[in-house]
Amino acid sequence: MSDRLTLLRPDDWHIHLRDGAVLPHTVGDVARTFARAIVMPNTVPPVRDAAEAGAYRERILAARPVGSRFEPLMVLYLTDRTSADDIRAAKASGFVYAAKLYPAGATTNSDSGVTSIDKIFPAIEALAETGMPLLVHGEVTHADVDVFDREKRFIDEHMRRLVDRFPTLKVVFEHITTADAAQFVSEAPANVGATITAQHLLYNRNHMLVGGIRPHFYCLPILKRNTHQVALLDAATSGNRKFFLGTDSAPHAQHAKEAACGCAGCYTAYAAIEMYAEAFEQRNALDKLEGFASLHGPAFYGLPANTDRITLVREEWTAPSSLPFGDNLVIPLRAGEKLRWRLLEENA
Ligand SMILES: NC(=O)N[C@@H](CC(=O)O)C(=O)O
Ligand SMILES: [Zn+2]
Ligand SMILES: [Zn+2]
Repeated sequence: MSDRLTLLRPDDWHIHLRDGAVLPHTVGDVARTFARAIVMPNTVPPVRDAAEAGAYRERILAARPVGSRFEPLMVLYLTDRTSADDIRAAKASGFVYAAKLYPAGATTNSDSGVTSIDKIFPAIEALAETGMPLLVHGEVTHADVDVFDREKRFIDEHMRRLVDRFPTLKVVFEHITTADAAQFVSEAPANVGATITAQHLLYNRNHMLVGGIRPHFYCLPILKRNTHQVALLDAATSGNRKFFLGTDSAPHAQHAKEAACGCAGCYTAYAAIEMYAEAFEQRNALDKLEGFASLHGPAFYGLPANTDRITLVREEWTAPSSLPFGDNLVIPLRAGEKLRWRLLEENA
């Protein structure tokens, strides 16, 4: 097997860059590898309309490393008050590419998310009309539903109904974590896709909980049991165009993760493609990585694939034990551990 892997430059279809003083760090990390990224809008305050998306986009562009052509693809945060006109104005802006449905209370900064999907049917209708995808954090939030069952319950209670009700709507089931979600997406029409993170391909809940509780493995939807990890690996390496790369790289300051009530989110942007390569290699499926990382996402969004390339070499290196994050530090996933693949910094 070759020790070199050249791919069309990938894009990240789900990332959290946050805002303010951390932007040079988060943007620098993503721009090293990825040409474009779908930028999640769950900032504080959230990105609710085209004007807010435009201002956030300018802050991201200003934080790019010198010479970088990284392109942030902006997303609207849906609230109970988002109107069809808000969606049309976002589309007309030219820089908003999708809208995100956070069930209120489901995850980090989702307090002003949607309390009932039926309330935003006009906005969803406008998404279908404009061809912009609806991105979904697919977990129910009822206190009585076990945290490990929340994704499956969302499929049964909402996802099926949503896909049936809006047959032309593009829907991305974000960061899927279960065999149930992989199967649902596989069987759904072609306008339904899914992103898969590196951590859900590489790990299961044992990695988070055996031998001690490891807060840097904690993200939402939470890591599931090994059988689900296997199903996600099957989906990602299947060559099926519905599945594509979305890191869900979601940094939180060290003190916010290593706490009595730690935040959800894994920071992977600094070495994401390297981690995906490791997962695909374990499956002898490196030949499927380019489709997953560089082709299926643009095709789903109706955008051209990138034309330049990146090269990975199989060469062990040690991940940093921490990274700068504004005035704080972020502890990345794999901190201090060996990674098997390294990105060649100059283009192939
Ligand atoms: N995935 C996470 O665990 N956290 C994300 C939110 C999200 O994507 O649900 C974050 O913004 O921190
Ligand atoms: Zn989410
Ligand atoms: Zn996310």
